[in-house]
Amino acid sequence: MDAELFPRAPCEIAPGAVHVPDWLDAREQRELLEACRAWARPPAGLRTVRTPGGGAMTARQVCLGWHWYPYGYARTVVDGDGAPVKPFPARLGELGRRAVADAFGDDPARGPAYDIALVNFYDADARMGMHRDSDEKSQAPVVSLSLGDTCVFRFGNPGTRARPYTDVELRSGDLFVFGGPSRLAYHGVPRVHTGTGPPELGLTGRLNITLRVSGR
Ligand SMILES: O=C(O)CCC(=O)C(=O)O
Ligand SMILES: [Fe+2]
Repeated sequence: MDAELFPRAPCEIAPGAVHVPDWLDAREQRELLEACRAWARPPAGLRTVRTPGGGAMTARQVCLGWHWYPYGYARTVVDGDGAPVKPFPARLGELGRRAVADAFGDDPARGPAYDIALVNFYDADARMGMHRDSDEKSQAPVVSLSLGDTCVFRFGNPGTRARPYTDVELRSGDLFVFGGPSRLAYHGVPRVHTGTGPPELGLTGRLNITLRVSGR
């Protein structure tokens, strides 16, 4: 990573929304990337998500634990190959609890029981429009982990897709957690900066993993 003039410090972007730079070390990033590569393989692998309006999301996605489709959750890939969704690994649950504890200063042992992971892969042209993560029945915070290319992550408010919002640079290894009053805030990825990931990671593009609690 480039030497920083000023180290990036953890920052509360909105009430209940915290950015923790450089949360994953290089080894953890490599291990997560390897795992993502395995999860992306069929059956129930990486797919293009089609929206009911006839559009397609530009980020491709694979789910663990519960399969997300527009707009709900299922145990099989109802909008793809129909295969059972891959299981949610216990170590992602531990990672999620540790993330919330580090972001909010809570006790990890009492953290939420994560049971969903959505892995999004962004190539150079991929984006994600402003949306809310509102298909989960639980209000537990969403934990977001980024690998590879740096992106602009736009984090807004629960009421509207428009301002006020804050543009945050998410880099490889960064953690972002949003819960409480920001749990249903609109957010999106207007831009990925191609070729900005750590060369030693060996990833072309960007991966984002969000951990969620289904509440089911
Ligand atoms: O890629 C990101 O940083 C955000 C992903 C996201 O908002 C989602 O999966 O719902
Ligand atoms: Fe989201």
